[in-house]
Amino acid sequence: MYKVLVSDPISDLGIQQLNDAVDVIVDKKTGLKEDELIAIIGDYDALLVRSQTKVTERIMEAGKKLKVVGRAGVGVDNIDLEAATKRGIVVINAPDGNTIATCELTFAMMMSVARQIPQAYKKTVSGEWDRKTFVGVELRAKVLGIIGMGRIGSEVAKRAKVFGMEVLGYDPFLTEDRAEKMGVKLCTVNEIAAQADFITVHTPLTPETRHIIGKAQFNIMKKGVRIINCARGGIVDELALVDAINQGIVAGAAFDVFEEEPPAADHPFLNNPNIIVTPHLGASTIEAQENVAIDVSEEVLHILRNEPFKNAVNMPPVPANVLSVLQPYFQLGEKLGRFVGKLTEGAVQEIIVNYAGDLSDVDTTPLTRHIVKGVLINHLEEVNIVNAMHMAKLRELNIVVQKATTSKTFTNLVSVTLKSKNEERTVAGTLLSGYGERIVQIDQYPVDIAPEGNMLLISHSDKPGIIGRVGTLLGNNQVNIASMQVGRKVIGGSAVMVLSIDKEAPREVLEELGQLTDLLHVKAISL
Ligand SMILES: NC(=O)c1ccc[n+]([C@@H]2O[C@H](COP(=O)([O-])OP(=O)(O)OC[C@H]3O[C@@H](n4cnc5c(N)ncnc54)[C@H](O)[C@@H]3O)[C@@H](O)[C@H]2O)c1
Ligand SMILES: O=C(O)[C@H](O)COP(=O)(O)O
Repeated sequence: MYKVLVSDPISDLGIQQLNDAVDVIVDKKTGLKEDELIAIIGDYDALLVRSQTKVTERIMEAGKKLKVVGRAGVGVDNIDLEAATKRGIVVINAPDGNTIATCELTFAMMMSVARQIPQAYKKTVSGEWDRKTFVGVELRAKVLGIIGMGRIGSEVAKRAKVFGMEVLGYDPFLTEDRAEKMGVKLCTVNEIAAQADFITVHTPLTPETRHIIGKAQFNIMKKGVRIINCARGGIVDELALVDAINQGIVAGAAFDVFEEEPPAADHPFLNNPNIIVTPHLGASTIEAQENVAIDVSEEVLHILRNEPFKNAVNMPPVPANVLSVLQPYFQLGEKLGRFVGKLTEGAVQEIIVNYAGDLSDVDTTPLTRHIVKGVLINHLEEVNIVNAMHMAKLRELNIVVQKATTSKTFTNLVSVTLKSKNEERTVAGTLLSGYGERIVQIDQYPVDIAPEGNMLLISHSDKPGIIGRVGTLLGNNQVNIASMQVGRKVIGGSAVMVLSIDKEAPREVLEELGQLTDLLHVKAISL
């Protein structure tokens, strides 16, 4: 049974599938302090959060069973990603579900700041009928500058066009072509600062975007510009904004987010008549909350059940077309890694992976992760595909990936070589249509083995009688042989024998086997 802890207010309807799952128990405990969370997190396999819970290294350290942290929303700045990656905890988010909600709040904020709706409301309900103070501006024919043209920024642009605005955009990934298709003029941040009547930011908070709108930008802005931030506190320099308002450069600002949340009671935004604020409500619609909770629940279930998943924040995304090519090889790759890992004596210094055939056409990095995981899992229980590369790097393991467009004998061939101080061992495998996973080469010997169950790998001299002696010894010890493969390069040279056996061979039997004449080496491998 998997245990999932929901530590922020997340839509009940959205997490219905977790509640309904027969293999999952969901606990809801919101508003916990870090130490309270640390005290209970050890019981849970998954943690579901929004932006309130700060998922710190200490929490992850205490979460010994934790496999996944699910963020029901976009921003993961409340989660220590490095700590998660180190521990092999998958962090997933729900990047699509709240795009429209946040875009619509941005528009509501833009219109509110253009017409001073909150200020007018406040006066009206206090009994004052003030029609003179609240003369606003129209959006039509105004210039809107959008910094960050991702999901939300692009939706804002679409709506702004319908309102008759001229839209300028900046995003390091925005091409001339895409901008043109959206009817957006591609500009630099400073060009936007100098030309826009309204500026809205839709980037994550990164070292690069921190204060991307600061003193230098306010100094070149048109008088009367209005600033909106429904992304992250800190993208716009808060103090520089207040100065720019005091200097009459900025006519108004609308902020949903703050550098420090909640803001201190004396925060300069809270009593400024030209600044309107909301308490981080961008994603707070019924629809968005259901969407993000559904998305994140689905992914958490996949991860807990060891099924393929998308949206992992601490692993690079794999495009669907690449995934469809690689996915069938994930299990084989891991088995090859485990097999060759068990074979190799001495500390491994290098892993050489060779992809031949169709596989060489795509980015095979996700498959390499599975192979490296397989190699490491023989010794490191906590390794998984999230932290496999990190663990390898920590151990100064050199990973070399080679590709060949064709394989002599198979449509696809994955070959894994481990180099240790003492030796170099290779295992290669393929997926055979109708037969599934096969190991087709061990070192220089061609073989044909289904990589599963208990196996014995025996290196021996190619001499008459050996197979019989091995069979007799195993039979005498009640170890039943299910199948046997012998591979050799030349008659009378060295050879390899691979036996599938119905149960693990006891240690004494392995030792006895090792004593047989002409038998060079015995390895038990269970996959
Ligand atoms: N207020 C809220 O409740 C709320 C809700 C949802 C999202 N958000 C925040 O809004 C932001 C955007 O969300 P999204 O879903 O559109 O994300 P997204 O990833 O689709 O878009 C972000 C864009 O920012 C761009 N970017 C990164 N660095 C940049 C830079 N230096 N200059 C310009 N552009 C840069 C990226 O290229 C990307 O296109 C996120 O930070 C998210 O956390 C806030
Ligand atoms: O990054 C996000 O998705 C938004 O900031 C929403 O955060 P919330 O889930 O805490 O409302």
